[in-house]
Amino acid sequence: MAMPMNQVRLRRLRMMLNHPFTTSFGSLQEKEFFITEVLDDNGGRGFGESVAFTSPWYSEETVETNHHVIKDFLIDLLRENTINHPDDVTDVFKPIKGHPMAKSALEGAVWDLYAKQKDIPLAEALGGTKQNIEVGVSIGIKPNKNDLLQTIDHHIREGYKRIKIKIKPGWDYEVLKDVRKHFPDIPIMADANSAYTLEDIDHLKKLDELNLMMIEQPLAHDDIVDHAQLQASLTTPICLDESIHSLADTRKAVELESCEIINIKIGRVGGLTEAKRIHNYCREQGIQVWCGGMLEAGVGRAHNIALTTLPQFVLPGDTAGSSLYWNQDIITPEVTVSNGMITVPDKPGIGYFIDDDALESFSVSVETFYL
Ligand SMILES: O=C(O)CCC(=O)C1=CC=C[C@@H](O)[C@@H]1C(=O)O
Ligand SMILES: [Mg+2]
Repeated sequence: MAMPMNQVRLRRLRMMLNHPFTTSFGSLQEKEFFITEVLDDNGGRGFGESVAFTSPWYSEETVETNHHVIKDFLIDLLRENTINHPDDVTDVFKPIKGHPMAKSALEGAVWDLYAKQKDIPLAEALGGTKQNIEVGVSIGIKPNKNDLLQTIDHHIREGYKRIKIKIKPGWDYEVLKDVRKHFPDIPIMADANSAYTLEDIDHLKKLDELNLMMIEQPLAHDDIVDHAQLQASLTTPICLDESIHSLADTRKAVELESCEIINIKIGRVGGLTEAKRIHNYCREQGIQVWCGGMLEAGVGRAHNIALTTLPQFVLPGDTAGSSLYWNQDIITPEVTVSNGMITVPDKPGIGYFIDDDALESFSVSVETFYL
């Protein structure tokens, strides 16, 4: 039976981060994104969140391309096709090449609406089983080592299950060595956001002495082949982030042995359905996965939590508490982390209420489209 849906609302939000977040490609202090809303005749509202940034420094997509693709193509496809189940959305969007973050923003809202129409949590609709999920924290590049050490200490005391440290040439081995000296036993990983090439192989090999859980995306954002060569030279597991946009990419990376671990980001892979497929394939292949983050507000955070309830998410993800990034979130209650764990909400859909006043106060524009 076709899922009842009659309207899409596209709301552009602007929110200030608590503190600047710095990676090998730059610094971010303000986030602009879309909250998508798919509505039905019975007052049902499903919510999704777009994760592209204003500049194409993480991937090709931006807030503007998300807007263009959602408004000019994806909503039409939703209108012209019958959706019986949220899994159908991925196929319906197939004629549009690329733009996974735009697709995911709308697909996520359909999933939330579906779960609410069925009166079940989104986690359950996805086939998730966990009632609590383990999470870590991602620390941006800091102005100095002392700052980094203090930040790590703070998050360890808060109970986060692992610490991810952003690295780049000049802020890598020496810094991580110092961190390891101060924290001999904590789970640490490094994320390079594509800052290296195969010419750095000898330098990267030095990281093997530091007992890191993994190195995330050391080489180019669109590479799978060179990572295989690097992985063969390292004992530290490589985790791919930027390079993985689909199940097909995942299969190639696993077959080439380009990595031992996959970071699944819902937006980067085009939505929850593709994320689930990647998860299932990795489960069959014995590849560990974890759920990455894109500095999401509450709706995106809630989607990440639901996905992480699937069984192969065996490593702590990047879904920190709302307060790490936001003074005020757009959901109630906000996401909280206790001893490195998030309790999965048991209410229907994403399981958190939307704070409509907060949504309104951060809104830059709202557009309505009829299906
Ligand atoms: O949302 C989070 O807490 C994770 C933050 C994070 O590490 C990242 C966010 C956005 C882009 C990247 O720099 C990055 C990542 O590569 O995982
Ligand atoms: Mg990353």
